[in-house]
Formats: sequence, C-alpha cells, structure tokens
Amino acid sequence: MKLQNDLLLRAAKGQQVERIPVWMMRQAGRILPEYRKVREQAGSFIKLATTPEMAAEVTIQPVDILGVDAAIIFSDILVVPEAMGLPYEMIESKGPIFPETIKSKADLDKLSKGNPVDHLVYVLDALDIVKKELNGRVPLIGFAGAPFTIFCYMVEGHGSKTFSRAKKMMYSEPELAHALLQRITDATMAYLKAQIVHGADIVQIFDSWAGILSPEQYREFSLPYIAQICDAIDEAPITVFAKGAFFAREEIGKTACNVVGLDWNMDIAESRKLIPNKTLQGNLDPCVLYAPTSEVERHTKAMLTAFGKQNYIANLGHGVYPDTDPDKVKCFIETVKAF
Ligand SMILES: Cc1c2[nH]c(c1CCC(=O)O)Cc1[nH]c(c(CCC(=O)O)c1C)Cc1[nH]c(c(CCC(=O)O)c1C)Cc1[nH]c(c(C)c1CCC(=O)O)C2
Repeated sequence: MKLQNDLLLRAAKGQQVERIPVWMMRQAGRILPEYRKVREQAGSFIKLATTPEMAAEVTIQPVDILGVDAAIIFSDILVVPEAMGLPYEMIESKGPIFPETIKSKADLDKLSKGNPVDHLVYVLDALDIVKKELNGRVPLIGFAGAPFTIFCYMVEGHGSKTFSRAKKMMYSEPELAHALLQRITDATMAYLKAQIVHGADIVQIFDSWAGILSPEQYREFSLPYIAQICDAIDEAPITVFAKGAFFAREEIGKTACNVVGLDWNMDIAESRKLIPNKTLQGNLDPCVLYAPTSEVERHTKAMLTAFGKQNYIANLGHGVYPDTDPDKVKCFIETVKAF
C-alpha cells in the first residue's frame, strides 16, 4: 500500500523532503495517560506486549494523539533472548530481570535450537494489525536490540551501570562471548526480516549500552555484529542507534546502514563531518522537555538549524522519560513540523 506520509522513509533513503520528519524513541509508553489505561487493563507489561490487539492499540496512540510521522511497534528488545530460550520478567518500577543467565558454554548449549521467530509470532501478529489500522497513514518502524546490548542482559541478568559481569566474559572468555554474540546476531537478522515481511517499513537497532565499551572493544564485540545485520537487511532501510558510542560514529557510518542515530553528547556539525553521506537521527536531550515551552521551542529550533532540513530525522537523543508532560512533547513535535 502506498503511504500517505512517507517523509521518514524518504529522509532515511537520502531523498528530498519538504519538511523534517519527527518521531520519538519510547513514544509508545508511559508518557500518555491513554497508554497507562491500556497497560492497567493488561495487568502487566508482558501481557500487554504479548497481546497483539493491545500492543497494536498502544503502537497507534502516539500517531493519533501526538501527530508523529511514524509508529514504532510496541514490544521490547528483550523478546529476542526470550525467544532464544532465556525468559525475562519485568519487575514493576524496577525493570527487566533474567532468572537464568549465560555463564558458561554449557548454558549456551542449553539455549533453544529452534527458529526464534516461531516464538515471536505475537509481535508479527501485532505488526499485521497495526499495518491494517494505520491504513497507510505513516510508516511503521520495527526494531531489535544490538547483539552486544542483548548479550549484556543475557550474561548480567539485569540492568547495571557497568555491566561488569558481561564485560568480564568479554575479557576472560572472548570465544564464549563471540559464540553467544553470533547466536544473538543470527536470531536478530531472522527477526528483523520477519518484521519487514509483516509490514515494518524501516527497522532500528538499539545499542543502548554501547557507551560502556572502549573503542577497541566496540570494534571487536559490537560493530562486526551490527555490520552483519546491516549487510543482511536489504529489504528496508535500517537505522543504527548506539547510545554513548561517540567514538564509533564514523565506523557506524561506514556500515551498510541508512541512518545513524545520535545522542545529545554528540556534536551535530562534527557528526555531519564524520558521517558525510548518511541520514542522521536525533538528538535532543530528553531533559529539554522539562523546560518551559519557550525553551523547548528554542532548543528544538537550534537543533533543526544545526542538522539542516535534508538527510535528517528529528528525534530525541534517547527515549522520552516517563514523567514528561505530554504538552511539552507536543510542543517538540509541533516545532519540528512548523520549521
Ligand atoms: C534497553 C532497552 C529495553 N527496551 C528497549 C531498550 C532500548 C532502548 C533504550 O535504550 O531505551 C526498547 C523498547 N522498549 C519499549 C519499546 C516500545 C516502543 C517505543 O515506543 O519506543 C522499545 C523500543 C517498551 C517498554 N519497555 C519497558 C517499558 C516500561 C514497562 C511498563 O510499561 O511497565 C516499556 C513501555 C521496560 C524496559 N525495557 C528495558 C528496560 C531497561 C526497561 C525498564 C526501564 C523502562 O521502563 O524504561 C530494556
């Protein structure tokens, strides 16, 4: 079906746009009272994410309520390790935990040998519903975690400031680390391809923990796996967002990705120089949205001016924080659309 608003896809492919497209990482979530209502009905995050009708409903909410130029499928990066045989739990107001973790070759061998996509049919069903209900209004974004970020959770078992247990495996048992990273990469490629078959118009890789690695470690343990995924996905444009990896911007730009996501630590002019021929996405500090409306407008316009209108997708530099006033979010989106 032909999209009525394909600004985001044209920008991603480096084609001319008449205005800058805008969406927000974590737009489908707790900032909206409408989301919290459906979340309450579901009873738990996992129930919401695994019930296709409900997941579809909260995916479309930001399109209707906020006027963003794309929907992102409501799910989580942790569904991939789960499909590989390592289930997660979401602890209310704390975050995800994995009761079992990967500590040894034996644990790796215990992971499921089947096709992980068979366990992700609920996401594909949600994509089908969203696609039908969007009816071509805006593009649909699919996503997955970067192999390194998923590795962090599978080894550490929960969030961490340092992920020192995961890094310990990289330093002391690099072969085991690489074997696990390759398993995750294979699952991720199959999953992203399935999302595209079920209507994702563009996909994004979230390397949320990239910033804890040294440039050398990033080059060994994250970048090659991201590059493999970018090489494998030629059915739709692909965005790589590596939070905190300012040191790897240039090399990420040299993979077969179409868009490089930036966080607010990354200078815009410098990023344009380091990544000359790709579309950039980002990078407003989500905390700007705590400021008065006039300041939200001022910071947003300064960012848009620095990026310029072409080869650019406006976004925050990371996910929107749950306690952000939806009116400030609307102000950010309206400022981009009026620019
Ligand atoms: C690291 C990571 C995770 N999940 C994700 C990342 C990468 C992006 C990033 O760096 O922020 C990605 C993610 N998680 C979620 C989405 C939905 C789509 C969207 O609107 O962007 C996306 C794209 C829903 C979610 N994932 C989660 C929620 C909140 C749970 C709830 O509603 O009860 C939502 C809406 C839970 C989650 N999931 C994860 C954590 C650490 C947490 C707890 C902390 C938090 O709440 O942000 C893992």
